[in-house]
Amino acid sequence: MPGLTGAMPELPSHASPNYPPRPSSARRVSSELDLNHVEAQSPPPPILVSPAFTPPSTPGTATPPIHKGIRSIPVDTTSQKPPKLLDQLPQVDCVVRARIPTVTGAEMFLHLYQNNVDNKEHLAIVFGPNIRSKSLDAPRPGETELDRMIRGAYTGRLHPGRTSSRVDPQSSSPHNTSTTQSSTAGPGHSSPLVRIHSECYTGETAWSARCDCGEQLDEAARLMSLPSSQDGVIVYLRQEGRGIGLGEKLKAYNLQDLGSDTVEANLLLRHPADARSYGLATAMLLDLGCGGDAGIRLLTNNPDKVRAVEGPNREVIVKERVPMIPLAWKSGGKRGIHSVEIEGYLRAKIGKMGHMLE
Ligand SMILES: Nc1nc2c(ncn2[C@@H]2O[C@H](COP(=O)(O)OP(=O)(O)OP(=O)(O)O)[C@@H](O)[C@H]2O)c(=O)[nH]1
Repeated sequence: MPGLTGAMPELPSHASPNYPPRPSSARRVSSELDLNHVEAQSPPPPILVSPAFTPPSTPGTATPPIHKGIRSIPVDTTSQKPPKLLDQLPQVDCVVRARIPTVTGAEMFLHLYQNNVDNKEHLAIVFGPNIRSKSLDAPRPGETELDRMIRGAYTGRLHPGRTSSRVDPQSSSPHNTSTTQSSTAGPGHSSPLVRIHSECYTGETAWSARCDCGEQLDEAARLMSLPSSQDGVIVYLRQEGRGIGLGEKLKAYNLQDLGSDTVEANLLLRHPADARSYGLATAMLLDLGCGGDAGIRLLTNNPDKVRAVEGPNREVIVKERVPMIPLAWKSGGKRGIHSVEIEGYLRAKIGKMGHMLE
């Protein structure tokens, strides 16, 4: 960000300066907009106060390995009332995939999807070698081997002079890709770790301490990059602002500064508290071979997301849930986000949206 270099200390890529905690700019005020006087006026419980602000940074660099293993909780949604979902999953098509080396040394494959319900570029960030997209690997009429490699439908690695998308002579274990084979991972494969992430420009790019979206994205990438991790997928859905879009989210922020909580602000703008859907995520996971009995381990605290991701006919099965604990809570306040705003944000998630964060 060249324009900012004069005003800020020199930054590592993707990182942001370590601002001191801001004064309580979002101090709650009495207002006719305040639909929740008691909660909004009372001080936040100490457990919600997170005393240090760590802005979003490059995946995998920000979060210390506090727990050695990944703690997960078994999930059984069969007895739950199914949420209202569309009868049919959308159609998705992975149009291109590319290798992304990251500054931590971990590599991931970014998959870009098109679909038949919106014209947004939803993404799947794939960690590990076993997960492949069926729609990407499927042959396209008339395409050459170079065409296939350019759109990422190759096995192994690309290198100068490579001519076949299916066989890499420089790879120690070259193998053919049968384009008709299932893309599910091989034997010994345990359920992949999955995060369904909704876009948050403010939290992931603009260093906002109003929410922990950037921290959650970093943490998901870190967990999927651990040497002990097998396969992982971050499905990155373009449903900014819980589906209301960035412009409306910014209006909601102004309402929050006027005293509303995150749910009230959405409602005052005549949006649902949460306008998101997860059919695209389900369809993308199926395309990536994450359907069926093997199930997935889902990184979330959001009870609605768990069942919604499974799809109308439980095409994807959430076997375990891995809680996303705010970094400030896990680290005893040494790391993580510190702001008055995030206290209100987490309080509304727990109190009003039923998030499973104790
Ligand atoms: N409308 C609105 N959206 C917000 C606000 N803060 C963050 N978001 C959006 O919320 C979405 C992230 O959702 P989260 O609630 O963190 O995640 P979740 O999917 O509900 O739950 P977890 O899986 O447990 O993290 C992103 O689309 C953000 O842009 C806000 O104050 N208002």
